[in-house]
Amino acid sequence: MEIYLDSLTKNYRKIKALDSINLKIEGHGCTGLLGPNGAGKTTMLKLCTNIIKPSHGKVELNNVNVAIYPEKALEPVGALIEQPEFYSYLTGYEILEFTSKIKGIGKDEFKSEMKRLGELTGIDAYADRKTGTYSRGMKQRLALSVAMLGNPEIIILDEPTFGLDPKGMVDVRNIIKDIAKEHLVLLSTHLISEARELCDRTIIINGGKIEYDSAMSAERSLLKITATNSIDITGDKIKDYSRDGNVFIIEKNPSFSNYDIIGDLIKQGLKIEYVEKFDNLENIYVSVIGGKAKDNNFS
Ligand SMILES: Nc1ncnc2c1ncn2[C@@H]1O[C@H](COP(=O)(O)OP(=O)(O)OP(=O)(O)O)[C@@H](O)[C@H]1O
Repeated sequence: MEIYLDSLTKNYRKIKALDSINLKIEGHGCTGLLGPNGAGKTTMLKLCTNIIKPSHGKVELNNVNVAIYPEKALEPVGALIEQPEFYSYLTGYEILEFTSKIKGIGKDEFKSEMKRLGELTGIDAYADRKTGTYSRGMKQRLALSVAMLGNPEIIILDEPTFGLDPKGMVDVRNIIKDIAKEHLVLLSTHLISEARELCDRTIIINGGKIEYDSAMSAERSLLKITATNSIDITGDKIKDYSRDGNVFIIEKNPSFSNYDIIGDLIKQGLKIEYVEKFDNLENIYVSVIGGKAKDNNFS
């Protein structure tokens, strides 16, 4: 199971919705795309499922190019993109049956799938009702069941808990946790708490770019330094830094200690007030988003 994005770019006229994304996701587990409104999350998931085509670059699913061979590439994929809407006069069962025919699932397999999905999502409790009578949470369970039908290896979910009440959120998150035990799940969320709870790997995107990838940051050692002045800092001890007023988030070169860094910064003229370790997702999010979404308009 593998999702591979190579220089993936999507422009909408003047808007660069995705900007040269390179990413590889392998094996089972849940990967979350976290980012503010307009970051490019849905665009990435739509490109992965061939709802839209890239301006440059490519998506490969299990080594098959999605834009060139969509049918083959999407064979191992179940997806839930944007809010699920179903024909209101059909029952959940009828929708699943209809989908199973499109997916080429035989009658016997469909029966066993209904049993499996019932256990996974609880859809069996109201499969005989018309979807026009479903609550949002029921629709979401049905949508997850549709995505899971045929047991695809790769599951792509756009904001799967959006609009659900707290109980609905807990239920759907539990379903996703179960799914991720054996499948590759790629989902988007704008909730830090959801990413923390669900995701084995979290990727923060903003302005169409990957700003943070937890898989790349095992060695990342961040310091938050609050100073009474603000200067440009340099040197081989510091791998990268961002600055918001007099607050610096510093990624240090792992071969140096915190004391080395602080001594160096004082030498450079930084008047340090206090230093904190900076390693949880909230802090990382604030440091990379900087409290505001980036404008990804070209002009
Ligand atoms: N069909 C479109 N036409 C023009 N611009 C679009 C279109 N779809 C998305 N965009 C723009 O592309 C950028 C990324 O949008 P996208 O929907 O991917 O963000 P998102 O991270 O999913 O945001 P949200 O959390 O609000 O759903 C935004 O600037 C958005 O306005």
